Amino acid sequence: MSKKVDYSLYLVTCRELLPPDKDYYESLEESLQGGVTIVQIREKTAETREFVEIAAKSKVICDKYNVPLIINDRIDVALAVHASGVHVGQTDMPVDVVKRLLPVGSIVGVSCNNLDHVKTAIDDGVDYIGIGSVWATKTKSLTSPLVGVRGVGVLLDALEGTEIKAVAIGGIKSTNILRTLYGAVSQSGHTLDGVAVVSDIVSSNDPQNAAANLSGIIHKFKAQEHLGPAMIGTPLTGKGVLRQALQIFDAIKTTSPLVHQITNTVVSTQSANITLALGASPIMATSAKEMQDLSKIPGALLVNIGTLVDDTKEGMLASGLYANLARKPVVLDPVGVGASQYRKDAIKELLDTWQVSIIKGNAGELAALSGTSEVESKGVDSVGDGFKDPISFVKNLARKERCVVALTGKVDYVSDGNSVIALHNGHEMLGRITGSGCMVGSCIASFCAGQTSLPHDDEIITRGFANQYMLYAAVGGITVFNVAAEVAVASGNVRGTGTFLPALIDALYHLSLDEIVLNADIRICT
Ligand SMILES: Nc1ncnc2c1ncn2[C@@H]1O[C@H](COP(=O)(O)OP(=O)(O)OP(=O)(O)O)[C@@H](O)[C@H]1O
Ligand SMILES: Cc1ncsc1CCO
Repeated sequence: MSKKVDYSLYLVTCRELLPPDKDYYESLEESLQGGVTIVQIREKTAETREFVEIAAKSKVICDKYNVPLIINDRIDVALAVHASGVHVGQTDMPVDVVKRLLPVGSIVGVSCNNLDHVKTAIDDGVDYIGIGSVWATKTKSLTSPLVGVRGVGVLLDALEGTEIKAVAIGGIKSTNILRTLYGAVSQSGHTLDGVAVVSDIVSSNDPQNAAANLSGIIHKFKAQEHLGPAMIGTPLTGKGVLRQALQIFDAIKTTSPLVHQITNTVVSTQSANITLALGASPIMATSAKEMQDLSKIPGALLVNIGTLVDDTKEGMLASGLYANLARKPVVLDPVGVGASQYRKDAIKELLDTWQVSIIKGNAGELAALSGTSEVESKGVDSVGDGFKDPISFVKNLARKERCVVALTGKVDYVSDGNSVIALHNGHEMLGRITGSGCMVGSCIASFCAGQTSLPHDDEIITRGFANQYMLYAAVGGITVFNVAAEVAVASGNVRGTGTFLPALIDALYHLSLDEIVLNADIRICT
């Protein structure tokens, strides 16, 4: 039977991390006042007598706030102070022995780093598992590989159908807690019961405030969890989606939002120009050192890995984190991800670090990103006719990554994990110039920025970077770009691929609402 325990903000103590002059007990009490819901005492070097003393005094403080106290590793200490339970690692005392030694009803938790650990924990009947390390951390020297935010979701899958609770642990702080909560999800939508935090609380001079801040984020997330991946109440219609896209198009023209783009060196100028043609304002900046400042102004961020190098990757990692914190949409274009292990690793790192709002790519890129070999790539291009069932593919990928997915090609498919929309505009000339996919990314990011400038109700603002309006932004960005391509060719000014690019930019620059309404071909699939 599962015990009623609130795992949401799980504090793991570490006296070595206290700020100078901060008393350990004072820090513990303040963190409880801030909203810590369960405490684990971890003492790796203390002598037994000192450990018992610390645990006993901590127990008195935790009891005052009706918060359970867990002891790391030491069953004898837990018994000595009547703690609520014990947490063990993979090389500590086996769970069946722990359970035999502790009083009935005690909480038993175990650290898990991989699927085998989780399966064993289920067989052993633990109360909860601590999944980690999720992020790189200075608190513990890592002996096992990082699980990563998305890796946590895979382990949560294994808990499906059990009563076992799960907390994530390892390097979780106010800067990455949103990504941790949002990105750690099983295929069926099972999320974490809590997050374990060490340094963000313990090393703070104001642990009450640090805990309250984390607790606020967790509660907001839990309150919205039931809303699921999509929230569009009324069934979608092609006309309804177009109306939303046109509203955003108009907002771009009137507000000219700033769109921060970290893109590849092949397309940088044409991407900046297509952004301007649409009415938005581009800034192409790559250094990690300026990402915090930059996150304050733009309406959206585009990250395109077309010509990735290590320095730019650092900028990408930082920019996405800051954009998440500022609740600004993030669009990811995994250009050529199937071409090399370097790109695959980089995409994994980016997706483990921040919450993306929209992933956009051609069939080869999205196949590589999702780990299927159904569609192959040649460098940055997709090979063959694409997916047999693109509708299911985009829907499943959107669910897995908890974002909107846009699959480009002759027909484009966009999904938020609930609905799928097929876009039938475009021209085959787009496949003959370089960077048409990259320019679509700029258009989508501009639409994301445009949509954030529209008035929204509170709920949508709090969901911020991953709300249903991203679906409209993706549809809008692709549609205006593709209609512009049709208009450009129809203008008679295109003599080949060389004249196509400027004609395309011209057509987008002059594109009217009427032209979009007349030409847009938006079809709802599901
Ligand atoms: N044969 C086609 N007919 C109509 N539109 C097309 C065609 N091929 C591509 N497009 C359009 O071109 C845009 C780019 O899609 P594509 O899948 O070619 O991107 P990509 O392969 O990532 O491009 P790149 O690598 O050159 O940046 C999309 O808006 C898509 O709808
Ligand atoms: C050709 C090319 N190579 C790296 S990025 C890029 C632009 C189109 O994706």
